[in-house]
Amino acid sequence: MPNTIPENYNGDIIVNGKPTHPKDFKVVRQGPPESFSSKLVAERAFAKGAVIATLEGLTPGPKRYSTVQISKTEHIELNSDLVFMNHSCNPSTLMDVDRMVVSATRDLAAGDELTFFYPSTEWDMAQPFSCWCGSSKCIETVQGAQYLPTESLNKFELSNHIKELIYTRNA
Ligand SMILES: C[S@@+](CC[C@H](N)C(=O)[O-])C[C@H]1O[C@@H](n2cnc3c(N)ncnc32)[C@H](O)[C@@H]1O
Repeated sequence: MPNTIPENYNGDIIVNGKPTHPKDFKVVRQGPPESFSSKLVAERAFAKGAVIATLEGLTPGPKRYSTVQISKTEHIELNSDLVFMNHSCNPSTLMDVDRMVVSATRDLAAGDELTFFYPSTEWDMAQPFSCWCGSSKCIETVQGAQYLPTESLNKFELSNHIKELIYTRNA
């Protein structure tokens, strides 16, 4: 699946050039912005379960490549360097929209990439893509939880609204 530039891409993912969480993580820019190959990297160690960031300063969607789904109907812009968190099928963080925090799924060291499992929050994504993570449990096409079988989703920690949507789908 081609990793295309969304029609409304205008470079605004480059937040404002100033790190938003300088002691905790940093953006590592790679390639041109339209290649979407930049990433977020820890600046220090985090113990498993530790809160890496609180979700604050959020603004409502509409749904697009940079938003996170926080309920069955709501999508928010993160408005911070957290927007550079890539998806992984072996994620280093949990995007916990029920507690409104990002937490570590395992012990992390400075330099580790911060990633989350996008279908843990997204039901039907605006910009699907082919996953580059290479994990043994890689789902390969990332387009939202709606497109994944329940047995695949059950391998991951999921937000409450995704659990509810799966329940409704399977009823
Ligand atoms: C919110 S952006 C994340 C930051 C992005 N890497 C950048 O440089 O702007 C989400 C986009 O990053 C890319 N991306 C994130 N995780 C990926 C993955 N595991 N495999 C392939 N592309 C990924 C996709 O293009 C996706 O639409």
